[in-house]
Amino acid sequence: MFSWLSTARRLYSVFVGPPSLATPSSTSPPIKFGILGAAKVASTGLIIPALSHPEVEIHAVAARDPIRAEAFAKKYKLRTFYGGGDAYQKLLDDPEIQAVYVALPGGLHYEWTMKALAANKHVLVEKPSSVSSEQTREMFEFAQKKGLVILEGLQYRFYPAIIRAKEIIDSGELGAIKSIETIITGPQGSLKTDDIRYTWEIGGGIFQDMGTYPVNVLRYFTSSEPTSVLSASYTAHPNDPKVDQAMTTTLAFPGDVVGSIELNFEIPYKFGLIPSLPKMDVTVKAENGEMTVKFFVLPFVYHSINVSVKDGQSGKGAKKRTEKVYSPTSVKGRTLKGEEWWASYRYQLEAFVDKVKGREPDTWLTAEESIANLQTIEKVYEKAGLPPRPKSTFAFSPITDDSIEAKRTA
Ligand SMILES: NC(=O)C1=CN([C@@H]2O[C@H](COP(=O)(O)OP(=O)(O)OC[C@H]3O[C@@H](n4cnc5c(N)ncnc54)[C@H](OP(=O)(O)O)[C@@H]3O)[C@@H](O)[C@H]2O)C=CC1
Ligand SMILES: O=C1OC[C@@H](O)[C@H](O)[C@H]1O
Repeated sequence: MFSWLSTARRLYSVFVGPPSLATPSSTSPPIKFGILGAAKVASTGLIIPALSHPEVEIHAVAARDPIRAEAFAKKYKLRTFYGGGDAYQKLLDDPEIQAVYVALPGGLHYEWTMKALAANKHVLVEKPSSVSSEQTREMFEFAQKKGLVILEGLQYRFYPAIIRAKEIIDSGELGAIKSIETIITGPQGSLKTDDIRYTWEIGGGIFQDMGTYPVNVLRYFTSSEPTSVLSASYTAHPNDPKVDQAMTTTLAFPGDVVGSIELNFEIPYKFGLIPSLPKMDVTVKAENGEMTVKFFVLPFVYHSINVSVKDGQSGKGAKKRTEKVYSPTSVKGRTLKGEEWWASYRYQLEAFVDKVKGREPDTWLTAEESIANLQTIEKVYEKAGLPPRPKSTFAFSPITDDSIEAKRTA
């Protein structure tokens, strides 16, 4: 197949719908999902992936505005909707629902994940898992206590190209890592000025939200935690001096490895006319060569893994190659489940369902992963001289979930 044809097919599958709808499994009953928030991310993040999963049904959505809830349910052909001030809790009280997708701003993730777990639902919570490493720890501890599955939606990690990039590093082909550079930028106007990512009360700050990815890729590729934050500087958003719209930071990792992050979705137009193309790249510089993964955050849209290995004989020249891994079959020497047209969100859903059904997923992210990611984000804010994002004030006792029951019946 021509590559432009498979690209078109993949993008259609990701943003419009899969080539064919799944037939519900006759042996394994579907997991019925409820979505908290009529959020933009919900269609690509869960609703479209669910169409090709034989064990998933999207049952309901809840939105604060009843008209919005109804319109969303109609648009995506969902059976049930809940609207109004108590809509989120009503969805959690729906006994038909077994799993909840928390598609809310980061500052609300703790409260609604805890309430969902208290209602005995498995939880797929969007990134960042919360705005506090301490509260994320509580979320995972509570899920474990309840015997429920919880996963932070760090979708890129489930994609074959990213697994392949890590395989290249781990193979030793590049030698010891010396530094890793990440750059995530987009043109001014990509995010509206009142975007959730720029709103302090609900966990705003571009580093708090989009910083999740570069922090994670540095930790993932080095297989280690930063030992210190060497530098961090930010540009404040005009809305609020505490909210960063851009962040530049360098982190020290064990073995004298330095990781850097440049994050900015407010790149001015060239000559006031031409928007810059979004960049989402990571470059690993190592003893024997280099590897750049282009567009690593959304690798299903497009990616390339550009590898350059020093010539062993002379040490002068370099052997270069480019890999593109849209197929799930060619990584880690084994066949991963998947299709060439799957987005990372579809792989993520596959893993989540496998976990709920008691099967071993191809890829999984642990509690430690989500907690450590936030610990790094917190340290970068501290180094930059910014306060931590406000923790959720939702009162929850990690010992007992009675506090939730008491709150609801009060
Ligand atoms: N994994 C990924 O690739 C992506 C992840 N995300 C993550 O998903 C989450 C949602 O992002 P996105 O869909 O872009 O955001 P949206 O602004 O589209 O949606 C946020 C939802 O939160 C609800 N909400 C509840 N309280 C508030 C409040 N005080 N202010 C604003 N919204 C509120 C709204 O629900 P209601 O309908 O009830 O009004 C709204 O639908 C974030 O955590 C983000 O980081 C986003 C994009 C991609
Ligand atoms: O998580 C995300 O990943 C992709 C981006 O386009 C989006 O804005 C962000 O929230």
